[in-house]
Amino acid sequence: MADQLTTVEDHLERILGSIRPLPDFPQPLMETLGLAAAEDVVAPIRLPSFDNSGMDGYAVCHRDVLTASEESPVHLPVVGEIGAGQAQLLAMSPGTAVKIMTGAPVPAGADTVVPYEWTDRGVAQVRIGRAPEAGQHVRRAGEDVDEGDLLIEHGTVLGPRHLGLLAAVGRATVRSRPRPRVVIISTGSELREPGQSLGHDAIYDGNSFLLAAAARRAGAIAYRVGIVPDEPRAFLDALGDQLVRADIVVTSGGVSQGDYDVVKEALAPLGSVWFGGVAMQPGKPQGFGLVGEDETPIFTLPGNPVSAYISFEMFVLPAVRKLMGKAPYSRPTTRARLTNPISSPAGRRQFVRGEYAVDRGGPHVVPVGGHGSHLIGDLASSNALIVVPEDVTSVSAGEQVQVLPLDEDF
Ligand SMILES: Nc1nc2c(c(=O)[nH]1)N[C@H]1C(S)=C(S)[C@@H](COP(=O)(O)OP(=O)(O)OC[C@H]3O[C@@H](n4cnc5c(N)ncnc54)[C@H](O)[C@@H]3O)O[C@H]1N2
Ligand code: MOO
Repeated sequence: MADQLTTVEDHLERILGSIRPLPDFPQPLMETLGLAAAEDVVAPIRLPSFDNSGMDGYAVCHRDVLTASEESPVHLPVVGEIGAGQAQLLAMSPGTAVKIMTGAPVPAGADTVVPYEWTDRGVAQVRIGRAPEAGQHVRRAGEDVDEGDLLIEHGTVLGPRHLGLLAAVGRATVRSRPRPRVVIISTGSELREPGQSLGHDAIYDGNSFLLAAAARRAGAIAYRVGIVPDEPRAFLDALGDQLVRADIVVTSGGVSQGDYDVVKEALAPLGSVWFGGVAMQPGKPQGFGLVGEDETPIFTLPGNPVSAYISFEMFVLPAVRKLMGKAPYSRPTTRARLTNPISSPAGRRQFVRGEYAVDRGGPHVVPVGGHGSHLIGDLASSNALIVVPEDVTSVSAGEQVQVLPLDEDF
């Protein structure tokens, strides 16, 4: 009997339809690196917040030094000194100079700063040998940011420059959604932890590392749970223990047609998790639903490593981003010239591993390795997926194809 396959779009729509962004709250700045701002941030103060010196030198009245030149220098008495953070001297009279350091407030009465290099660096009296322009080296209050300016728009993904600006205007926190907690459970009695010895029929659990790393890369907090054997009771116990700390659960393995498909066997009776086939390759067997009192979203990904990873990229990543309020939810695609021909099954969207690069001939993509969804070596040496639509069964070298770069921030 032919499989009734769901389209990739319908499955993604089913998932995103049941994901609500996490509630936002004020978080300390350093916690928000890479998170989306959940508020419009308006400047509470001006920047600079007071007129200050842009140079180490002397604060003067411009009209006192208008005529200064090497041949005919101006001499002014030095009546004080202001370092950054020392604002004792708030005003000065015409006909005098005040020694001033970079960043220190320009005293009332002064309107220009003469840099040391144009003077004899005098202590009691200063000799000024060049005429500055009016206002030279005075950094005006508000010239950078005015009070009330919109600094950061709701939804902006916060990077180092945004955090620097927020701190500079005195914000200690910014509203954002927390990092989602993603619990990853690998199922399979054949699995062993890396570092343990392998029997003749065992394999190492690569998937939980692959998925936990992908979740962390997406901005989530990833909890990698130890291996769960192919026993429904053990799986449900592990799941029950984990739900308390999960915003999302991701499982690997046990969802196809085997006799020991533990995830399907354990969850199907609940009735709240959909299991079926999605018209894609790799990654056909999928499951998604809500479990536990808090109706926690659960993704049951296929166990083949490449299938698990591509399923994460197509379905889990958009959900993580929606929880975080980060748009767009899905990775942007681009187009590139295919260097070698590829074939693809009819009726399924194929994701072919590829090496994407841009050179003088423009963007191109080289298919990497075979189609097998166990080929994790090929997966690691690729940096992109070539997307072959459902109705296309072959693509020739030189044709333009849709490409999904996997390592780019968005
Ligand atoms: N009769 C059918 N058999 C299979 C079908 C099908 O439609 N009919 N679909 C195939 C496809 S496509 C996939 S994908 C896999 C999915 O299988 P499961 O999700 O049930 O995964 P398992 O059977 O547990 O494992 C599959 C494969 O992956 C290895 N594996 C599992 N977990 C890990 C892990 N944590 N780290 C590394 N490798 C892992 C496992 O040893 C198997 O080799 O089903 C096909 N079969
Ligand atoms: O869909 Mo499976 O994921 O082709 O190997």
